[in-house]
Amino acid sequence: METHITPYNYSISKAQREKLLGHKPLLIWFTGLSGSGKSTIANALENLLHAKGIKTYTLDGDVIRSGLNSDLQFTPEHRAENIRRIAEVANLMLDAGLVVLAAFVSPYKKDRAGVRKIVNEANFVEIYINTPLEVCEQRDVKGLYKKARAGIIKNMTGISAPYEAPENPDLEIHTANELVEAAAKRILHSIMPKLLHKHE
Ligand SMILES: Nc1ncnc2c1ncn2[C@@H]1O[C@H](COP(=O)(O)OS(=O)(=O)O)[C@@H](OP(=O)(O)O)[C@H]1O
Ligand SMILES: Nc1ncnc2c1ncn2[C@@H]1O[C@H](COP(=O)(O)OP(=O)(O)O)[C@@H](O)[C@H]1O
Repeated sequence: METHITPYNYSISKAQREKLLGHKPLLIWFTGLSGSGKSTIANALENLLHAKGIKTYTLDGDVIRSGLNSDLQFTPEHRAENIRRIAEVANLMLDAGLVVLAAFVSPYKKDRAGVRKIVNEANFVEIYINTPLEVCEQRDVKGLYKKARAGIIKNMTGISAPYEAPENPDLEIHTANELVEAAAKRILHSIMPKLLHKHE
């Protein structure tokens, strides 16, 4: 379909924005079950990055779902649209030069592959927060698992909807044996080279 859309050619380039900020942009994508530790670890990592003067922004499931994506539920189709919109928002933030942390259950491989495609492989790091369902359920931070077991919540990931684990994540965190701060430091260590310009 012909769209009649012709973007205006703005003169400040992505490279100029990067130079001004002093580091490269990156999307750090956290995937895992509800209660696995995505937000907790993303928060700890953002603190470490912030302390290094790196410009960050965190996109989090519950916030996005109560605003931008408040029209979406948890069916496979709606989750796909949720992740697609988030990837587009993240892509704009990358263009602005930020280091974006994204904490979403994102249970479907094809949706995560879609993110990688939208933002470009080179800007993307996938972190699998691998916490067994039993541990997440025991934590039950928001009481969702109890409601899912009682049938009050439908399509609950891990209970009545699938979670497709990444086969080849850039990093995997086992929160049952790794403390929050240690996990955040390990992620920081692995992403730092990606944030530096070649001459640094
Ligand atoms: N059915 C069902 N399944 C999974 N999660 C549920 C569900 N219903 C509500 N919630 C709450 O919504 C948060 C997950 O939203 P996401 O946008 O990350 O989900 S998804 O990526 O589209 O699958 C998730 O947040 P986190 O606990 O931070 O993961 C839950 O608080
Ligand atoms: N090593 C760990 N890493 C991350 N979270 C942990 C860890 N150990 C215990 N927790 C606890 O697990 C819960 C994870 O909740 P949260 O970060 O909201 O998960 P998610 O964002 O994946 O839903 C928090 O209460 C956190 O304190």
